[in-house]
Amino acid sequence: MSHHLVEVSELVHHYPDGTPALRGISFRICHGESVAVVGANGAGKSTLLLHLNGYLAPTSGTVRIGDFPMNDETVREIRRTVGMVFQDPDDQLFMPTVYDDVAFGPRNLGFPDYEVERRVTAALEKVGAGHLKGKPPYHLSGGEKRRVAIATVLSMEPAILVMDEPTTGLDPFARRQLISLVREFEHTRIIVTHDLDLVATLCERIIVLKDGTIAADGPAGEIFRDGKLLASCRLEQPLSMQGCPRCGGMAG
Ligand SMILES: Nc1ncnc2c1ncn2[C@@H]1O[C@H](COP(=O)(O)OP(=O)(O)OP(=O)(O)O)[C@@H](O)[C@H]1O
Repeated sequence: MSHHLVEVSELVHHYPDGTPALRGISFRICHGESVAVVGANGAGKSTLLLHLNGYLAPTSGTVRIGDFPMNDETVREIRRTVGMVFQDPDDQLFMPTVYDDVAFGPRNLGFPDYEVERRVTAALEKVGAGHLKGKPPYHLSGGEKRRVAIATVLSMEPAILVMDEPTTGLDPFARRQLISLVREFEHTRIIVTHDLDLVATLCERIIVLKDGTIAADGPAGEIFRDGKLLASCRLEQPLSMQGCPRCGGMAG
């Protein structure tokens, strides 16, 4: 299953105004891993994600998805493999109805109508948004938009699911629904988030970014126990691991 591998080598990205957002990042993610990318505001998380499906091109260094090195010839193929859920759902929703938005990707790939319908129905059901399919996306609430944006990616049946701040704006029920959806996704998952409780629930590995470099990359439990590392990267333990201020016991 080599097409599920993500390999980033010496990745450097300078924005056109000269901002050095990534300063030489290397890691490898294998099929089936669930990896969180965390770090303070401005650490370079979104910039990194945008390289994984070729929305940004490296200033230097390489990105490889499975058998393909990312370049102008491979980027279309790679985008079929890497499903990217953006931070802002409005970046993903632009058709007159929810159904059309979720159908957009499969239609673009040339699937027949019955297959498009199967994928749309399955994706909307997974995010609990089947009842919204006839609605215009601009009439949805923020949390509904987020769920539909996730469905637009699931309908492509990607091998690698990449999510930028997926829980923003979700109510507790929708958050739980998202957690079980990500758990059920049997391939590779890469999640950028400030929601460290989500990380503790979903990810066995954490990559910590700091000022465009990797400050740590390892098992989530180890990283969450390293108070010095967390403080130096402006992070905190998940609430579920913090002692109760009154009794000293663990929350939950
Ligand atoms: N289009 C851009 N032009 C210039 N600089 C940018 C641009 N986008 C991001 N940056 C800068 O690049 C650096 C990394 O930004 P990035 O958005 O990747 O950080 P982040 O870790 O995702 O932050 P946050 O947690 O706030 O979303 C920051 O210094 C930011 O100001």
